[in-house]
Amino acid sequence: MIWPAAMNEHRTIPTPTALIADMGARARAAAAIVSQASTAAKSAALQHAAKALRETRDTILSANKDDMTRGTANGLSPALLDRLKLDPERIEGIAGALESVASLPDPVGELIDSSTPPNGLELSRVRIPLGVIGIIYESRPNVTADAGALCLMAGNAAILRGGSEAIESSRAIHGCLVTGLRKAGLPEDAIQLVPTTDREAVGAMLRASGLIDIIVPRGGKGLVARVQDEARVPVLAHLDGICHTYVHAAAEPEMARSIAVNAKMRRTGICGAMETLLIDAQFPDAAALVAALIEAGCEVRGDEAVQALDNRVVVVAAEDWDTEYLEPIVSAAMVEGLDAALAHIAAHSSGHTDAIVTEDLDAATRFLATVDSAIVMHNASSQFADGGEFGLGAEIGISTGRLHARGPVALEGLTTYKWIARGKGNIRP
Ligand SMILES: NC(=O)C1=CN([C@@H]2O[C@H](COP(=O)(O)OP(=O)(O)OC[C@H]3O[C@@H](n4cnc5c(N)ncnc54)[C@H](OP(=O)(O)O)[C@@H]3O)[C@@H](O)[C@H]2O)C=CC1
Ligand SMILES: N[C@@H](CCC(=O)OP(=O)(O)O)C(=O)O
Repeated sequence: MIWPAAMNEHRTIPTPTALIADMGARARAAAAIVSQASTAAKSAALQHAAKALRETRDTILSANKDDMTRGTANGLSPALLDRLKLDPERIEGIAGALESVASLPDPVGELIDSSTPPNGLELSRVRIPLGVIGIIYESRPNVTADAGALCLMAGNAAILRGGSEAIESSRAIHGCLVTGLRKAGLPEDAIQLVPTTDREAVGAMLRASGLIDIIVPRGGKGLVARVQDEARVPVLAHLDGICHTYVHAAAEPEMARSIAVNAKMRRTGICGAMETLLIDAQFPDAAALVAALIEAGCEVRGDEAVQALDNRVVVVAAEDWDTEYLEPIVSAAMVEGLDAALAHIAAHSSGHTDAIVTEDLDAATRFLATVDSAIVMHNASSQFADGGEFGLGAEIGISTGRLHARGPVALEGLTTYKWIARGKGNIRP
């Protein structure tokens, strides 16, 4: 267990459960203050944090170097090391994201709608923060800044549990967020970082009913299994991306090739990368589509019909249809028409992002209406699944659950609402 003493030198080391209880109580007190904080104060905290990031760039890079050295020694894959790595450009990107969140409209207090029913009450729905948000996320250091910033701007307190491989980088970035809070006169406990890599702290967060209002788990299969078993706190799932691209019979061949190659190969390690390609049996240019992926450096694992297109195609196994590779590997099946594609996606999609490529608007409309994923796309690469790309400033992640918020979650997704009823002495008959 890594337990940075500097973070808690005034405390005795408690059990993970006691640690989360203590952090939860402090977060609750901070949430009461930040829920009422002015837009100016929240923005100022993020502006100061961005400044601190730039001023302590070398310290952050040195912390990241420690994480990278440990990660390399522990045999992390190139994709994981790429997610973990910071450089001056990435730190500038993180600072820029803080500034862009700081400049977004404040969702807190926004009037959603209003009405006056026959009983004469003046009703309105007004946006309010969710409260205390616990985020469990992978070893990508920018998430510490993005998640902390989005939670704060939406008036919430955050308890951040980042991936263990990034602990030193996350600590350094979290230090900048705390500097920003302090300089803006907001409570430092509004954004806390779990100071241990002990996974029992994850369990304690999942069971922290009453202390944490909602948990955002952002990660893969191991995390999913634990969340499903143990969560006693409402969950806003941001889980794995088994994303499909269906190339319909009426797809424009060149567009289909460039979308498929981009969806798989632009960045293979992100959750919005295509993992399965479905090729309509009537699509006339299937061999060139498969060849384009192979020539871009992708291993294609295909069913018999796909194998017949190109002798470089590898035999697919049943488990491939449910595998998130996060590597330059794709599973590929030939399907007999739109209904077969819809059935495959319904059976194997993780509900993240699925796309159709076609010039047939009726087929596209049916696909978009039928596929039950957080994001459905027509003639576009699934790699666009991203809060920044959707104009939301940043994202806490892509929600793959069905309730509350779906797809890229940013400020609005981190709020709820309350009904306000104004009367003039109204009593119910
Ligand atoms: N939908 C979305 O928005 C996103 C989804 N993802 C998904 O994340 C995955 C890649 O990230 P990866 O690095 O594998 O993430 P992991 O799921 O391995 O880790 C994510 C976090 O969960 C913790 N965790 C994992 N398993 C357990 C467990 N059994 N008990 C307690 N804590 C656990 C990790 O802790 P520890 O450090 O101890 O391992 C880490 O903090 C992919 O599946 C990708 O699709 C990634 C980004 C965004
Ligand atoms: N939505 C983000 C990526 C989210 C994601 O998958 O993150 P990660 O798995 O940490 O690389 C993007 O498109 O850049």
